[in-house]
Amino acid sequence: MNAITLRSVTKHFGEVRAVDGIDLTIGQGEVVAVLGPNGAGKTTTIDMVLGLSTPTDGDVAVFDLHPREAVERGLVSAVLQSGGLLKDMTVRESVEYTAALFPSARPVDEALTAAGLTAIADRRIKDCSGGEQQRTRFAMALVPDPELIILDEPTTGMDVAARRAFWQAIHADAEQGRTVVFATHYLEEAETWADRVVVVRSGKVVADGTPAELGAMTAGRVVRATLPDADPDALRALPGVVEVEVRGSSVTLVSTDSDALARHLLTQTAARDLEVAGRSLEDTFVALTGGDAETTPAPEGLPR
Ligand SMILES: Nc1ncnc2c1ncn2[C@@H]1O[C@H](COP(=O)(O)OP(=O)(O)OP(=O)(O)O)[C@@H](O)[C@H]1O
Repeated sequence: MNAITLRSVTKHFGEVRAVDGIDLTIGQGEVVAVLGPNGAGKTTTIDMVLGLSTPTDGDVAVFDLHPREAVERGLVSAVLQSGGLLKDMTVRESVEYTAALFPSARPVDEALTAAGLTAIADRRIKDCSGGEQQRTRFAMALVPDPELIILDEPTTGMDVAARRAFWQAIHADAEQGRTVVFATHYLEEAETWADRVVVVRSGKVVADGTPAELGAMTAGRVVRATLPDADPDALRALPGVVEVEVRGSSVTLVSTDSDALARHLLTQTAARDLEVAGRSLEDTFVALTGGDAETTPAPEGLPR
């Protein structure tokens, strides 16, 4: 059974085709990023999966059920960007308040621990940072012990440290087998935390794969070298070169024949410090969507 099945789903708002024929299945236990520029249709799709709106056409099923039924059975929880918190309650009271709504709620302390909130459980919401408030929403989402958690741009506005703390909590929890689907603008977030990235643009899925597979979709490899006084036109004529960037003595080339290019640079020119790398998810994203994504902040080398 899939966690989510979308079949030929469309959602129109008058003339606007917010979702324009999406076919997508997400299996249980997957951690999936839905990446796309503003207005791509991410929130509209998530709303349909949560049963908050219905498709104009097509079918949405969550664990083979109507989305609303899946939500009512506690199979699905959402972490949305705003709302849902009362500023005078403490973190613990907020989670307890949610637990009171579910007949077989998970122990509140367990949810607080999973969201990394034990140390600040008695802090009032109004005194919590944005990241702490988001982790409180995450703890509340964990209360029914759902099979699937959906997060809509959950870290918008958080600084790098808060973002990392948030994703570490989500990731540790997902390792227990929970399915996680999150919408994001942040490429590094998709690349670091998702097993699979679904790129949407103008209401359609334009790419779907692991971050490495998506990087490999964009032709060529990147060759970087130090080469003083480089002439961009001369570089453009070298083997397989399709892109050239010269910054001072630092040269970055994209080539469809990186071996031949590397050989040429090292034997026929003064190039040194040569590096050859595959293309990144960012390169594919730029090629597919025109680059309208946030590439900062970039907390590189995050532990997983
Ligand atoms: N209720 C609505 N009425 C009219 N148009 C809408 C409505 N909701 C969304 N849209 C339009 O549908 C398109 C998709 O919006 P959506 O919010 O799903 O995109 P998104 O990918 O989540 O964008 P963002 O990253 O900016 O949150 C946009 O053009 C938006 O203006």
